[in-house]
Amino acid sequence: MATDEVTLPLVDLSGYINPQKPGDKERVIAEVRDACAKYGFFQATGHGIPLDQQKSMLNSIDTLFNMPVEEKRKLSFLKNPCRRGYEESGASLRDGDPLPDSKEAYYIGREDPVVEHSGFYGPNVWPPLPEEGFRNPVWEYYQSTHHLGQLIWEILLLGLGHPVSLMEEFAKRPMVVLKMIRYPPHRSDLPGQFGVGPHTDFGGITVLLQEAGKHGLQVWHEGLEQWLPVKAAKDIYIINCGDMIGKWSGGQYKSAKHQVINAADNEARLSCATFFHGDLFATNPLNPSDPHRETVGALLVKRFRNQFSFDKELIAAVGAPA
Ligand SMILES: O=C(O)CCC(=O)C(=O)O
Ligand SMILES: [Fe+2]
Repeated sequence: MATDEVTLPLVDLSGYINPQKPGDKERVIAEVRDACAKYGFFQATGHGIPLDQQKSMLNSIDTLFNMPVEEKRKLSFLKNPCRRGYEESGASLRDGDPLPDSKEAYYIGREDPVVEHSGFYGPNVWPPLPEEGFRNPVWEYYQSTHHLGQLIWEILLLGLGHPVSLMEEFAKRPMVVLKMIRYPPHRSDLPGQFGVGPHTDFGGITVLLQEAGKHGLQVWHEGLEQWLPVKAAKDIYIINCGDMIGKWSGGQYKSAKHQVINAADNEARLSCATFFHGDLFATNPLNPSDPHRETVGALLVKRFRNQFSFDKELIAAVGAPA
């Protein structure tokens, strides 16, 4: 079978968000469960995020990355205690990749007034752009995708027969990170350069907005042993599970490998990923009797400790190895 005949399942979430008849919610729960079990990914309509919010978000991303590079560098996430702000093109290189990713990114997270827990909680870095053209739409969008990410977690719990009440602990002060991304045109003269090289997302749920028509995302299909191109279509979100979900569900949900090679001819590609991980101190809601009691914070520390330093108290509090 050619890969262009295989597409990710399309789930209409409105049956869960706003059920019209008996069985609507259950159908969505089953469709999400099956898609995440088979692919680790699905496409979503009926997600409840207004088109004008999506458009404003993409405009904000465009405005942000069009700032002069010297201005963007002043906002470097490497200088910020909460890892918020700007990541330059070429700053991320995975082990084994010949060249670093070509993408540039900008991180926004929880807006907590003071830096706590090694900067997992704390204030954002807002670029010097007009509030109405940047901060307001970005924050509105953050809240909408925060809500959608939480809803998907809820559906995943129900899919494994657990009650949604588990979300109270899990989503108390959840780590939710929004990543704005711009990919430059792909350079065929640089073999081995990706927009984002092959990876799995390390955490919980990813809610991805792509600029319509700017294709480039590819998902690894285990059965076919091939990369599956994913279309960037208007008003369709891509949802996927990260390693935390793969591990905590005992493999019932997959964390699938994916990559981005900008397919737009001589044009940049914009996207925005919101990662919903969960409360730093929360443990596995996908298996409440999991004896390991591993926390979200322990997984985050493990993922980022090579890049950033964390205080000992936090490491002990989340139960990460010293
Ligand atoms: O931009 C995309 O389409 C995907 C981005 C992605 O996989 C990531 O940031 O983890
Ligand atoms: Fe990813």
